[in-house]
Order: sequence, then C-alpha cells, then structure tokens
Amino acid sequence: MTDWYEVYYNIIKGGALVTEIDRLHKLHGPVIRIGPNTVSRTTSPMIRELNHNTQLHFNDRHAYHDIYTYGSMLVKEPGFYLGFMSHATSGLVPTCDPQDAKERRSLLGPMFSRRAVLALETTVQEKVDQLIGLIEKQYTSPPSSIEMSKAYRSITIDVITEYCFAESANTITPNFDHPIQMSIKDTVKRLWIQRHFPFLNSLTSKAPRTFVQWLFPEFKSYLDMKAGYEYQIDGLLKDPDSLFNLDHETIYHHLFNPKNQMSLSRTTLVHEAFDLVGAGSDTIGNVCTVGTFHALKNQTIYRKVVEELREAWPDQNTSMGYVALEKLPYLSAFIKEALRYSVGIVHPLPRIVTASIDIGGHKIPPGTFVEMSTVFLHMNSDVFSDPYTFNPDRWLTEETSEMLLDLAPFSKGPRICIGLKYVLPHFLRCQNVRLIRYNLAWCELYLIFGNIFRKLAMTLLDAETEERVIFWQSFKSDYIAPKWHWEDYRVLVEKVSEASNVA
Ligand code: HEM
Repeated sequence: MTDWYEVYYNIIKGGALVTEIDRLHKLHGPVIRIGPNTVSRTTSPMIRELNHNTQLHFNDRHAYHDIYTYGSMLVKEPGFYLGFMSHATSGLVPTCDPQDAKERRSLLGPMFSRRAVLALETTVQEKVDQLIGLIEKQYTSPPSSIEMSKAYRSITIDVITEYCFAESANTITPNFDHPIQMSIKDTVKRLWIQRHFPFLNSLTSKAPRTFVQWLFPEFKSYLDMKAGYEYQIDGLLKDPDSLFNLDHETIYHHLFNPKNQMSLSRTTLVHEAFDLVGAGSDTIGNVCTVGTFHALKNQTIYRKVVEELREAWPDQNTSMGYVALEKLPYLSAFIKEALRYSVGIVHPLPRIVTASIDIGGHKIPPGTFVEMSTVFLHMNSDVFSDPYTFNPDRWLTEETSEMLLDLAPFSKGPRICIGLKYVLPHFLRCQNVRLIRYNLAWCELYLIFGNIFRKLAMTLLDAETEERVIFWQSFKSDYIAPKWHWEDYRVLVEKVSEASNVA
C-alpha cells in the first residue's frame, strides 16, 4: 500500500530493512513483493516510457546473476539513486541512463585500470607508511589502545583524495578525528533521510552557506569539503594548464578533456569528486576493520597471515609491492574472506527491467523493480558452508569457482564498482575459473593488510568481544556498510621485533 513501510525500517528502525526482508523471505519464499506500484522519478525518456508496476526482492543466487551480472537489460532505479545520492546527483553512481553511464565510465575508467593503479602504487604505499609511522610513534610507547575503524577510515580517505585529486585530505592525524572523517560519517548517516526526503538536500544546496550552517551546524564539515572541491575545480577551470603542475595523473586529467564527449559542468565535476571520495573510503575502511577484527580474534588465522608474510618478506625494511603480495595464497584467501564477510553494500540496489526477462526462472515484465541484497548471496550456505564463520581456508580448497562466482562485494556486470574490476571468462561455471584483478581497491587491501600485519604486532584489547556476532543484528543502522556492534573495537599495538610479530 505504501512506501512508508521502507521508510519505517530504514529510518525509524535504523536501517533494519534487510533484516525484515530476511524475515519475509523465510515466511514467503525466494521472491517477495516489497513495495507498492511506483512510478520512477526520472528525466530519462527510456525509463519514463515504462509502465511501472511492482517491486520484487529475490533470495536466489541465480536471480542475483540474472539481475546484476548478465542484466544488460536492467537499469538503475532513479527514485532510489537520485534520493540516496541527492548531494551529488550528477556523479556516476546515480547516473541511471545506461548510455550516459557508459560514457562517464569510459572517462573515469583509465584512472582505475591496472596500469594506472600500478603507476600510482607509490601513492598508496606512502599513505600506508604514514599510518604505520604514526601508530608506531603515537601508540606504542607507552602502549595505548587504538580504534582501528577510525585509523582505517583515515588512511582510505587520504588514499582516495591523493589518488584522485593529487591533494590528500591529510586525515591521518593522532586521534583520527579529522573533520572530514566526521563529515563522511555524517553524510553516510544522513543517506536514508535524503533517500526518502531528497528535497532537503536541494534546499541546503540552494540556501546561503551561513544560513545552512546556522540551521544545521553538523553540516559544517560537509560544506567545508564541498568548498574544497569547488576551490580546486575553479582553479583548474580558470587555468587548465595548471593540470600539468599536479604531482601525478588525477581524475581531472580525464574529466577535463572528454574525447568525443561534451565538457562536464562545474557542478558535475564537484559531484564526481564527492562520489569518488564517498565510494572509495568507507567501503575499504569497512573491509579492513572486519578483516583485522577476525584475524585478532582467531589466533590461528593471525599466525597464518603473519607467518606467510614473514617468510615471503624476511626483511621488513625492504618494501614488498602489490604484485608480490598478490601472489601470497593465504593473504589472498584472507582478503577474499574479509570481502565476503563485510558484504560490500548491504542495502539492495534496485534495477528496473526494461524488456521482458527471465529472473531466477520467473518471467518478469518490463517496468518491474527488482533487487537482491548481497547479504543473501554471501551468506548462502549452499555455496559458502557455515557462512557465519570467518574462514579464509574455504578459499584454499581446490574447487572455488562457485564461490568466486558468488563473491560480489563490488556488485557485478555493467555497473560493477569502478574501483575494482573482476574479469571472468564467459564460461564462469567451469572448473578453473581464472580471476584477473585490476584495480585500486585490491591494491589498497593488499598493501594495507600486508604492511599492517607484517610491521605491527596487535592484540585485541577486549578479548571477550563476541566473535560470532549476531550477524543480522549488525544490519540495524546498516546504511551502506553494516555497522557491526563491535566495530569500535580497540587494539594494543607493539612494534614488531625481528624475532616475532605475534604479540
Ligand atoms: C572494498 C572496497 C569497495 C567496495 C566494497 C565497493 C562496492 C561497490 C558496489 C557494490 C558498487 C555498485 C553500486 C551500485 O550498483 O549502485 C560500487 C560502485 C562504485 N564504486 Fe565501489 N567499492 C569499493 C571501492 C571503491 C573504490 C576504491 C572506488 C574508487 C573511487 C570506488 C568507486 C565506485 C564508483 C565510482 C562506483 C559507481 C559505478 C557505476 O555506477 O557505474 N569503489 N562500489
């Protein structure tokens, strides 16, 4: 009868929609209707023409692949994306028209290719060194505890801002409480309000800054961030030659010179900057937070990661790069498990069916909204045995092709995360699926985990912290990444002596 059902779970119940969807699937089977007939809010003629009817959520791995992996006839649902991203509506994430998205992806793509990532690997490594240097100086003598989720979020913000704009936000500060980190946290918290009440964002972007700040003081850091991008973009628009003075290639080298495409407006450039910082920081920070927690909680896992690293990298004063770290089997298995367990984006990502299509064995008419949260894929016991156990060893068995197919933290298909690309051959279900990775996300994960585990000895401060978290409860206040109830765990850190680095 009403959209307010979703509003109730997303806002009043603090993001518990996915938990509710799970309950409904248990009652009603693998396909449920979760919304009333809706007409999508869009300017795209292609989408407007569709006669919208109902909204379905699936709990079926085949349906996931029909929607996201092979679903070239499905497009992003504008009502969701333009609300959810109402602070940056002309960035790539909320671009729903497939042709527009293809063009923008072709502009941004080269920045995230393996070649570009390898060329800018030193940028990532410098930030990792800076974080480890700060932790060693600030937290080891005398030993004091550190909140890892904040430390990880600060490094991922600094990497993405340096990588994309050649201007780091410099949030790796002693208490990891830089205003930009707080701003991103606030923006993420606000996402569900703006998803359902997008006009609030339009109001704040039109009203004078002093008025907005007076009305909503918590917007200050968001407005500062926006002013920072505007300042940088205005400088480059005034003097495009100054692009050549930047320390390295940035997104602006690609966005300012769109070959065969119209130049992008100032607003679009600012929105794209927002999009990239949002998309490329909290997500990776979350994977690092989840992976580290489980490694420290389970000493067997911790020992295996550390021993493999020590053997491959005996002298920690030398450096070990992304390509070498990628070859370590246990570290790779550990990262895959951290990606599986941390889910990626928890909320279902809605698509509109543009032409009649088979989804999970059901004929679905055009205009239907369809979606499936990745939680249902990653926690499917038919593919991942004992799915609520964090177990890197599952990736070291001989037959992993089904699991690889269903590992989708970055989504799949035409709108897969741009920070990461998997290239899987067409014969996805064959025995020897080859996984080619090229991207910024993998590079960051290898360098952060590899260096942190090799150079620091860590102990979980509260060893009693619940290991098998009540998984579904974590999706309350889910927003994008789940807010795990142990997320603000603290660790004690020691510098690694050459003798041992297991505390
Ligand atoms: C572990 C880290 C990451 C995870 C789990 C993740 C997850 C995702 C997911 C699930 C999507 C699909 C969203 C949708 O369909 O609406 C996505 C899209 C996107 N991600 Fe990531 N991401 C990560 C890292 C990054 C990084 C480092 C960047 C670099 C800036 C990035 C930039 C983007 C962009 C621009 C899109 C939109 C692509 C499009 O709509 O065509 N992400 N990401």
